[in-house]
Order: sequence, then structure tokens, then C-alpha cells
Amino acid sequence: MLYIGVDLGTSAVKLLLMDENGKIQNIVSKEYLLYFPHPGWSQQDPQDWYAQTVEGIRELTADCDKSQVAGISFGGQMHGLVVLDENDDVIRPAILWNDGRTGKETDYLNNVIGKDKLSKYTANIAFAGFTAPKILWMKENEPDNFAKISKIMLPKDYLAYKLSGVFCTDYSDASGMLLMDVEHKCWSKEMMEICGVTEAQLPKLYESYDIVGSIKADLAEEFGFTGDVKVAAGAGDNAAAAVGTGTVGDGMCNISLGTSGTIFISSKSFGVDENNALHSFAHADGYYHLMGCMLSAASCNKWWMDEILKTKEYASEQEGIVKLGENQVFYLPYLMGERSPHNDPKARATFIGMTMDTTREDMTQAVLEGVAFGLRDSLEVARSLGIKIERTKICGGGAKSPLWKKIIANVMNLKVDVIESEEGPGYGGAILAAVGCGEYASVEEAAGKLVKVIETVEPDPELVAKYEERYQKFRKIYPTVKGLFQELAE
Ligand SMILES: Nc1ncnc2c1ncn2[C@@H]1O[C@H](COP(=O)(O)OP(=O)(O)O)[C@@H](O)[C@H]1O
Ligand SMILES: O=C(CO)[C@@H](O)[C@H](O)COP(=O)(O)O
Repeated sequence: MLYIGVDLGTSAVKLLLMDENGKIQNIVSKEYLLYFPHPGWSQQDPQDWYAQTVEGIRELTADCDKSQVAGISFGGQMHGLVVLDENDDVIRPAILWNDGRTGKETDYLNNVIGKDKLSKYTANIAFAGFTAPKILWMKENEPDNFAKISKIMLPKDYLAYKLSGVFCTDYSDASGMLLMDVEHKCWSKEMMEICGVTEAQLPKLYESYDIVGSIKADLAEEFGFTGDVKVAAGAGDNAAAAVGTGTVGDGMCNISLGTSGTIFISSKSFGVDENNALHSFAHADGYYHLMGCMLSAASCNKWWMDEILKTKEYASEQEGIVKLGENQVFYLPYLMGERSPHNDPKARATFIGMTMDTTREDMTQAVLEGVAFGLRDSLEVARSLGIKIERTKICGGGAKSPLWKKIIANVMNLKVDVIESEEGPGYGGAILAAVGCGEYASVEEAAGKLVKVIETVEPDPELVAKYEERYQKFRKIYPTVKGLFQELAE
């Protein structure tokens, strides 16, 4: 049988066709626009996601035996607020995970409602990109739109709804709304009250591998599918990526270098970082995870290459980089403010340390290193909680770069296990569909059988020592300029 995994990313939707043995038959990617209508705002049109997904499914399955397509599932960019009216029309553009407009609402939740209460209700505190502060923002700034809300959903749930007609979400993605009691896997009555929404406006909760319905008959006919194509609930893209890289069960780690950069630590038991610097979320394997998320990772390199250097030759720009561990230039990767661990929507990107002999290569290297240092900040939080991590999987567009993987391995002092395909969320989505359709007994069993490590990037002790010294300098920069960022934002 064949399974479709849909990775609804920020830069594009990536679709993957997998057979029951985990072999990837086809991959298709379809881009859409990302809008920044004000500094720090970030929006997309849910209709673009759906149109490109439909087009992608057609292309993906054009040459396969369509009678064999048995299931579809999703990994979706998390936290985005998608609101529909009573006619199921999208009320306003989706407010994305990296949107920083909700500083005021985030402060209200963390400081007036209080972090202790939020953590008790949801296992997390408020971050600007989370869904609940966006609902409060809409209530305050767009009361007419707010009054029209009939359904609140997350980005990938919009796809599931349009494809199957079922209003659903899953525990991993819903964890990032700040509306769900993560430990008990149910909507929080207190949070619904704080946000002024009712359970009827929220989707029904499922495990990621649960079958929620089937592709609607008319759509299935349009795609040429002759069998009943089951829809599994899917997961937030990080949980789906973790499934796709075999980061399931206890104590495994995955790094995603997508638009965002995340470090994801799986756990069979529920736990909360007492400072809430790391998110405490449900996992797509039925258990839990901790996660740190930086808002700009591969997007920093993309911005530097596309907007500043005006080139698409990412690989050749990296060829001239040879002085690893010795760069005098530092880069703070806060193009969209920062989430983990600083929780500061007003932080901004910065280069520091240039001299007259600084080269183009030094600047590009600083960008790649700045992202690695930012991820290390979250790893340090995990280490401070007593979590011991020696190796990690890696996925996302940035993982296509061998140099970036080497920098990550040495800055983090981790063995980096590379998987056959860096399409983590898409592969994870397809695995969730296969599990839902009964091909495997559990997500753990499927991931154990299907995910293959093809290479390990080992840290080199000499380079680790050099990067340790660089990192200790890097970590002093943000506290030094933090106050200035606040002033510049006024
Ligand atoms: N060789 C490369 N080196 C660095 N970054 C890359 C490379 N190839 C792709 N990328 C970046 O990867 C990102 C897309 O990764 P992806 O995981 O698909 O992100 P998302 O899920 O957020 O859409 C883009 O920012 C793109 O510029
Ligand atoms: O906000 C988070 C996780 O909390 C991001 O990781 C988003 O889920 C977007 O992911 P990518 O588009 O970068 O994959």
C-alpha cells in the first residue's frame, strides 16, 4: 500500500509518497508566499496551503498505482491561528508561529494571569508565537472578526478539514496553543475562559496516528483514488519530524534546521522544565517531549543569501569557509525576535566583531555558527535539567548542508546521525498514516523498522574546544544588547 505524508512548512508544502516498507517513491515541493505586513508580523493565506497541497497530491501520485493509496497524514507548522466563520470561510490570514505582534498579550498572560497558573493549566507559559495570545490579540484589535469565529484550528488541521470534512487536531500540535492541558490531554477550561472561547469552537483532540476520517468522495475521485483513503490526525511538524527521524520513546534527540530551528527531546513520561524555557508538549508517538525553538534558523541563511548576497548558490558560498572555530565575527540570529530561551519578540539580528580584513566567507560562516550557538542555548537548558544527550538526529532544509551539520556537531559536542532523507515531517506524516491504517502496531515499532541512519558526523575534540571558547563569547552578546533592543523597538 502507499501512504502520503504532507509537511505543511513555512517556506513550502512538501509531499512524500511512501510504500508500506518505508521506501520513498516520490517527493514534491510547492512553495507559497509568506507575508510580513508590519515589522515582526508573519502571515500566510490558508487557501494557498490548500491549493498547493491539492496540486502537490496530484503531482505526487501522477505515476503511481492510485488504487494502492491507503492513507494520508500531516506534519504542520505549529501554533498558527486559523479562524473560520459559520460558512467555513477563512476570516483573516493565518497568524504564524513566528509572528511577534502579541507582546502585550503575552505579557498579560505571563504577568497578570501568571506563569505559575499557565504552567499549572497547560504545562507551558506564553510565548508570542503561541495561539492563545493571538486569540487575545484578535479579541482586542479585530473585535468584528473575533465575533465571527466559528472554528479555531491549526494550519495542518485546515488541510485535514478541507480534505475530510472532519474538524480535528492532535495532542502534539494542540500542545502549542496554550489552550490544552498537556499532561491530561484535554482542553483547559481555565484557558478557554481566559481567551473567551468555548470548546465548541475548538477541534476534537486525537492521537496523531488516530484515523479521523477519509478523503471526501468527490476529492478522491478527482485525485483518481479508487479505494477509501484514510486520514490520520497528524502532528505538529516537529513531532512529525521526530517520528520521521526515529526520535521516539525515551531520551532521543532531533534537531530541525527549517525556517525555525528546534531541538526536540523525546520522553515516555510527562515533565516540565521548572523555568518553562523549554516547551513541554505531547509527542506523536503517544508520549511527551521537551523542545526549544529558535524562530530563525535556515531562514537566517536564506535571508543572508537571497536578500543580501543576492545568490542562490548556497553550497558554493560555503565552499570557501575553512577557518572553523576561529571566526572573529559573531551573528545573533534574531531576525524575528527570539523564542527559546530568551522569549523576547523585540530582539533583533546583529553582526558584531567585523574588522577591515573580514571576508564575505567570515560573514556567511558567522550566520551558520550563530544559528548553531542559538540551538546550543536550548541544549544548555536541557543539560541544566540533568538531561544527558550524546547524539542527535537532524532534518530540515538546512541539513542539506554538510558544513552546517559539521558546525552543529562541534558547537553542540553531539554525534549527529544523518537519516536517508532530511524530509523529517513528511516522512513522519506518512509513517503516522501507515500506523493509523494498521500497517504497524505502534509509532515506535514503525519508526524502529523504517528509519535508517546512513552516516554519523562525529565531533572533533580540538574543534569542540575552539567552539566552546567561541560559544562562551557568543552567550555574552545578547544580555549586553538586550536593553538596546527594547529601546530600538520604541
Ligand atoms: N543547502 C542548504 N544550505 C542551507 N540552507 C538550505 C539549504 N537548502 C535549503 N535550505 C534552507 O532550508 C529551508 C527550508 O527548509 P524546510 O525544512 O523545508 O523548512 P520549512 O519546513 O520551514 O518550510 C529554507 O530556508 C532554505 O533556504
Ligand atoms: O514554532 C515552531 C515550533 O514550536 C516551529 O518549529 C514551527 O512549527 C515552524 O516550523 P518550520 O516551518 O520551521 O518547520
